[in-house]
Amino acid sequence: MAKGKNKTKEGSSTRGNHSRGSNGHHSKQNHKSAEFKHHQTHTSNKFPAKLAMWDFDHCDPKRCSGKKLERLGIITSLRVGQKFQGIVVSPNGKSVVCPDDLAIVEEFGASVVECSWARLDEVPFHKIGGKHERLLPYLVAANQVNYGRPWRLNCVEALAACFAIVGRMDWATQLLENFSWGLSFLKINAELLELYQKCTDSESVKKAEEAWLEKLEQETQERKQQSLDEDLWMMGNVNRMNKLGLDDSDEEDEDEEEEDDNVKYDALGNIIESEETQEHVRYDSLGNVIEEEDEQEEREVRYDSLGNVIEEEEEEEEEEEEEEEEEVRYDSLGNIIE
Ligand SMILES: C[S@@+](CC[C@H](N)C(=O)[O-])C[C@H]1O[C@@H](n2cnc3c(N)ncnc32)[C@H](O)[C@@H]1O
Repeated sequence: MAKGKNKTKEGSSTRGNHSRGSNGHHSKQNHKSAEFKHHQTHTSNKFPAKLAMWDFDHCDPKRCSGKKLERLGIITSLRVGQKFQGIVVSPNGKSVVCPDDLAIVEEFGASVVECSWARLDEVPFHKIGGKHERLLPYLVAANQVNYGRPWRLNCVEALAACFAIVGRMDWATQLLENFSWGLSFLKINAELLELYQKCTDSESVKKAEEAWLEKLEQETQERKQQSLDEDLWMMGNVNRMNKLGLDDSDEEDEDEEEEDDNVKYDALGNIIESEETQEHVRYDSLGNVIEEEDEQEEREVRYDSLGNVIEEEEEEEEEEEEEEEEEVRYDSLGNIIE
């Protein structure tokens, strides 16, 4: 697509009175009152960087951060078929946003795809995007819909993350200030963003992300081990109490233990309160839940009647011993045949 054509459409789509959403239909936003349009026209240059989005009208307009930016007049709507010259923060990206992207961001701005995470397969990615499509590295959402969930940022968080990583914290802050919860996104991801800002190209950001995830995994394992140790200690006590006939409320304890296992942590290792908490939840780079393979193994830990872990190896040895015993043979007088 010719550059000029892109430029004209990008420049006019939210400012004109007949703009359409990416799906080609008039969006609900375009039917707002004349007063709103007046407001939009006079605030469209308020943000120092160029912001754009393809809006597929999948989301509830009241909860949608892209639509809010549009209402504020600081983001431009693009149509399917239009490409964007700046950084396109998109699930279709192949490399991640990095500090080396600064020049592109400053000159051409950043864009996002306003759609539902659940309906990504309906987005015609081949008809949108641009030369500089990027994923975001591991960051945790602070918005009310996906709070605490890694990778699944909403549009304003994605744009702010892009600005923060390339070193434009001023733009990231300015953008997020439009949302009551906005600045908490920078707070909960502060340490990570600083790490990414120290990188150069996409690969170095990827390495920083991997190192962070390894650290996180290690901490999770340590917590698991610690809670296992505590559980064992508790079970020991329960058994002793049982012997003395003091307590037999095992069922209640089990329920409580199960609830404790559901704890999730944010990028800083803080406990996240969430309805969706699952045991040992892990995500791939698009925020999809990865099924645990080792769950089975964990469940196979067995305890003897005193609550001590039965080691698998010991069991095997015992089995071998049994086999040896079986192999002993006797003659007709009952003497062992050597
Ligand atoms: C799927 S939409 C959801 C928008 C949401 N309804 C809202 O209120 O903003 C979020 C968009 O932000 C960008 N985004 C968020 N997280 C991302 C990530 N980890 N990698 C790449 N792009 C991301 C993409 O453009 C994505 O399509």
